[in-house]
Amino acid sequence: MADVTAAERTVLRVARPWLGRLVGAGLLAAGTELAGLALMATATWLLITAAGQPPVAALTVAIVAVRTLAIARGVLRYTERLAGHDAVLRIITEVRARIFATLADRPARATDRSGDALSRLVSDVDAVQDLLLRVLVPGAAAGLVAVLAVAGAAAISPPAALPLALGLLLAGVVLPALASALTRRTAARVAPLRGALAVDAIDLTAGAADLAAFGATDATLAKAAGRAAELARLERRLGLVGWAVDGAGVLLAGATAAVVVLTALRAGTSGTLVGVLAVGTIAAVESALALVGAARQRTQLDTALARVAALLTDAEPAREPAPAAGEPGLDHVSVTYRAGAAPALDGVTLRLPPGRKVAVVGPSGAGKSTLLAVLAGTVAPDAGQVTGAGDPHRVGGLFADAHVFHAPVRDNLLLARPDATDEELAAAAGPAGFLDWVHDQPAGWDTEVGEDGGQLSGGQRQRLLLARALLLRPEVLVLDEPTEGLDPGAADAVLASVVAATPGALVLVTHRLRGLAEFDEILVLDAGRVLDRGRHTDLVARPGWYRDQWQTQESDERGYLSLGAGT
Ligand SMILES: Nc1ncnc2c1ncn2[C@@H]1O[C@H](COP(=O)(O)OP(=O)(O)OP(=O)(O)O)[C@@H](O)[C@H]1O
Repeated sequence: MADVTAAERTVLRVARPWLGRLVGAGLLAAGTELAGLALMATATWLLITAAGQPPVAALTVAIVAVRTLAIARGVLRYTERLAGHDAVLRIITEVRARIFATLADRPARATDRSGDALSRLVSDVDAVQDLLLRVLVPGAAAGLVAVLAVAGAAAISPPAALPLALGLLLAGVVLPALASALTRRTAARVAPLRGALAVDAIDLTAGAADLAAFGATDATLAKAAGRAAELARLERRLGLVGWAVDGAGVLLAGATAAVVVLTALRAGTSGTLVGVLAVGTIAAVESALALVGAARQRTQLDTALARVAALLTDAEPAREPAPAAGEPGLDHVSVTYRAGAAPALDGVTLRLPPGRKVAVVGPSGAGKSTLLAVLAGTVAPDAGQVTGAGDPHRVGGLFADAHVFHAPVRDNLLLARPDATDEELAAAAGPAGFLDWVHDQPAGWDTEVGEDGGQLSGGQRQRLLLARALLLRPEVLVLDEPTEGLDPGAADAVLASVVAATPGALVLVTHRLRGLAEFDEILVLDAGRVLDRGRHTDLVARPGWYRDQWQTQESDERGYLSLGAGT
């Protein structure tokens, strides 16, 4: 068969996760054909031998073989259909989802008339099913059966294998190529014509009243009828070529069998085995002729597949660049906490060059804390690469379960940088909004904070933890909800000063979407996947979780402020 086309390659790329199942179906199909071939050959041997009336015992093995092969053929055919359809239905589900995503996302184009789009979703996607089930699987099976049939013939009569190989070559390669050459041009016109006819049907029904009002009904109907007639003419032509090629196939099977029989007889092969060869040859050539059907089908699929592929190419998500060598970050990282559970992170890529400010947002349970844990090295990924993890001076900061020690403020802070001077402590506590409180305490830096900061208010405790994270000054500062527990005004001020005081990269996990306008990138996570990513202005401009959440938070905040103003 001809080379794989670009459209077929695109479809096969989508099908890749299920290729194992397809190969299984191909092997089962080959098994079915072989069982059929062996059944014919054994039954022939049995009939010819039985005609000589030998003792029944001499036939027992063949009788059992015939029964077994007959049953095996049915079972194999059934499992092949099951396996093939199982794989293909999974693949076309993915194809449909991707096409739907493309059609739903992109601005409507003039060519995206709804009838045409519908036709694509239905009949063009069926082309993917046909490519896999009627071309790929039987094609591969027929190739395998042909090779084994020639080997079998060679075992019975070596000289007879040559004409059989030649017949199979004609049936499986030459005839299919001829069939597709004869039908390609006609087939290419069929799919667009069907699309146009679907659009006509929509226009004629949805626009019936307007067509009548402008007196255009007859002309539009005539145009549609013209297209329908043209479609019928093309399909008739395809049918005629099909019948001619099928006839040639039958002739070829007979001719090959005749040459094989003559060759075997001339080589002195026994009469019984010559009979086996004759019937086996016909069965093998017929099985190779499946490739004619496959090739014809393939040419009919060309146009439809190209249209599907165009939408699939659109749908392929832009590949996020992986972090540069040595640069901290994630490269297609996935994490699953428990076997069988949905992944908490699913193929997340994140680059963190110096100075980059990234926010991670998303609904509860989306995987935000897991992302930070992987970056910090406390959770190992199941797949993908993490750089910089495990060294708090490369990636460190404030994590969800941070602890405050029963010790003075100073000791709690020095945990991050044991040799820090009081000036450095102040430089970290300032942006965290903690410095004023320290200065107000009689014991200053030596103020005791109690067990897990029990003598601090929730807000002060949070500011202490944030100051400790800032003192660390890692290459990538990670902050999990650093302003949790602060009132909205304080939260905004603290976030702004923290961002200003962070020269390196920053990864901020937050529920609050205010103050992210300056961030280089915002990752919207949901169920472990990056749902969307971009700057604040991009994300609020397009429909989605981020915009909805932003609008809700803004109106809540306005309510909060007006309540405050009223009191
Ligand atoms: N240690 C763990 N063991 C098992 N499952 C976990 C663990 N940590 C998190 N998960 C699960 O992983 C998923 C992601 O959780 P994660 O805490 O990363 O989400 P999140 O976006 O930070 O949520 P939130 O905003 O509520 O803090 C959730 O389904 C959660 O139940």
